Amino acid sequence: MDLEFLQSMDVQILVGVGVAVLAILVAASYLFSSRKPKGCLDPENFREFKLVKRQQLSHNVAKFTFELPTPTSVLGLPIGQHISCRGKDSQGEEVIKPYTPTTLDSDVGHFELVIKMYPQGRMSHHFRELHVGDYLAVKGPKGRFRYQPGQVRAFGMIAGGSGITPMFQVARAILENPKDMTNVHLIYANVTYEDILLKEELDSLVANYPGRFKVYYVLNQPPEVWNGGVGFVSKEMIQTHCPAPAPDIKILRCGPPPMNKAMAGHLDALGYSPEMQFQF
Ligand SMILES: Cc1cc2nc3c(=O)[nH]c(=O)nc-3n(C[C@H](O)[C@H](O)[C@H](O)COP(=O)(O)OP(=O)(O)OC[C@H]3O[C@@H](n4cnc5c(N)ncnc54)[C@H](O)[C@@H]3O)c2cc1C
Repeated sequence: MDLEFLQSMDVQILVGVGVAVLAILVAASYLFSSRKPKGCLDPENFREFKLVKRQQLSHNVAKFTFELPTPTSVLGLPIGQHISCRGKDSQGEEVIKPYTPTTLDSDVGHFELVIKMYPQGRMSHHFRELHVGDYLAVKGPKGRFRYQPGQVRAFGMIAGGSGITPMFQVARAILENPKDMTNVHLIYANVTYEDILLKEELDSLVANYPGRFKVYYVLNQPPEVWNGGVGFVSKEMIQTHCPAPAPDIKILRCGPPPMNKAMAGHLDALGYSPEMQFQF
């Protein structure tokens, strides 16, 4: 073999190796960028998250912002699932309750909880006493609800008080996903106007997704000027504001136990089969 041939072989090998290395780098970077970031939750063990901001929204509601380990970390909570939070009641006894963050995994570096604190509530006491710099013990994900985009044609949602948080999470995930065309019809019940949680956020979803997201507010004690529903959520309200019974719809419920029971009765009476109903 002459020298010229050997030199041309070297160049060919070098080019080949270069192309192979480049291909590996491109594939690795594609895999890395398309891989979902690992979540920060552990289903078996409580993990501690630092409270970095506390914003009072009304006399008994506050928004708590917790830091994740890095600015790009995600909580890793599937849509429709919740977390268990552990705290101490006013007697120092351990208490564990479910909560649904109002943030999604598209909100990186932190997660938020909107908490309604009841005067006699055991976990409410823990949140009332939680200050910036303190840590909250959290375990999860938890829950039976699994959501796949486009799984149903439409969701009806019936929420009471703090039961709005799982609905808000699911509605946001649907509406912010350009590939998901599911319609969402929410009935949201409270005692007074001031009790309505996340009102600004809900109204801006209605404005941003006209025709896709509808909210009907119901109040027990409405203000003088009020164009929503009055009293408890009735069968007629459900008929008017939720999708009619069909195999490709689902009605989600989350509220205080007496409300959940009453709503299950209304839905059964209106012909919604058990498969068309879900209670968080
Ligand atoms: C899936 C899921 C997600 C949830 N997400 C959130 C959330 O994001 N934010 C949030 O604030 N809550 C949420 N909740 C409710 C939460 O789990 C607790 O039930 C709530 O914080 C009250 O707990 P507590 O220990 O303070 O009250 P408890 O000690 O259980 O109750 C004491 C008293 O408080 C009053 N009370 C308690 N709960 C209610 C209620 N729902 N309506 C009216 N009065 C009540 C009653 O008078 C009761 O006797 C969620 C519940 C579920 C099932």
